[in-house]
Amino acid sequence: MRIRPIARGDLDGLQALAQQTGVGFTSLPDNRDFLASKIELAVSAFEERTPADDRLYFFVLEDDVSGELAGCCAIEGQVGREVPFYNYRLGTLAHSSVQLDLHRTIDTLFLSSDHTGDAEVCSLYLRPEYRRHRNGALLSKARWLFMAQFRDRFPAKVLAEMRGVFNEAGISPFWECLGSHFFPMDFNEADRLTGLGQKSFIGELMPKFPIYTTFMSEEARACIGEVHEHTRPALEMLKKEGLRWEGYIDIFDGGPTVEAYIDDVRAVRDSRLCQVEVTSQAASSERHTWLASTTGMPDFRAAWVGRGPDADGVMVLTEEEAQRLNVGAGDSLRLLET
Ligand SMILES: NC(=[NH2+])NCCC[C@H](N)C(=O)O
Repeated sequence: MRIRPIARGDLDGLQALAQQTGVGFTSLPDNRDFLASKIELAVSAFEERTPADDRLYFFVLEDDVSGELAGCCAIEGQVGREVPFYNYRLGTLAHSSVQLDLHRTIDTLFLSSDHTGDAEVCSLYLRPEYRRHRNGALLSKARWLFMAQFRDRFPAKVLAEMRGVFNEAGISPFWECLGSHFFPMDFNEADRLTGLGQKSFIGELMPKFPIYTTFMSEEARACIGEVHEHTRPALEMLKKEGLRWEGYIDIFDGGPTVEAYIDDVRAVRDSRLCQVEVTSQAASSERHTWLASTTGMPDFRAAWVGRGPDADGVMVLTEEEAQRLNVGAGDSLRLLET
């Protein structure tokens, strides 16, 4: 399996992924024209033809033997430049009366666009039949190697929005309690519109004043900063890289937004460049602990490799691995032990 930039020929494969993702997966609506324009945007970003505020680096995970697409992931260069990017910030208001000797704090939600200009890791999806052999980790971590390699293309901070809690009926209690009072549509429709980039309605219809969470239902309050159970492994992986929840949540489902300074992300800090050598017999470990990525942008590749660099700091690859990564002897690779 390997990661590569999405290409024009991937439209059918991408649409097949979009049809599988299901509810609450905002950024991949099953809309062929939209997906085609997403691919165009990504192709131009990888060819470095796009201004900094509109770069979408969209990757696919492919089976390098069958060519089948197993999943995707993306990095948004800067959010909120064209249309505002909204979150709620969970704040605390102290209510206190000296006369009555009463002191209490109340949680509040403030509409914010504090993340304007930050990068976002997003759109991670892996087809169920490929959820093995650390393919999910490959999708998630390859993005850090890309950011480390092209660090100057990215701002100081990165965030990730995690899918929030939905009950057995597929309903978001947070949405029912809050968003549904302001938007004359159901969650899926609102989510679909934002996924298509049609989000000016958020600014127009969203409540402008702080919200006291004491007025919300118990069930809705319990969703604040909590993830969908299927999203927990993805969240754990981001936390291990150093991303933290700083109190920002999704305005629709209450799911957490986690964030970090890019230079502090463990994989960005720890990855190293090595020279490549190719041999027909290299000892491989079946455990996927070393991740390798190439150093070019339009032809970027990332994959697990069977070992780390040798004592001289040289990365010895098997012919199969070299082919997968499209590198040869003397090329450089960025390596990360995970
Ligand atoms: N789950 C959602 N669709 N939430 C609405 C989009 C929120 C996102 N932060 C934005 O402003 O683009």
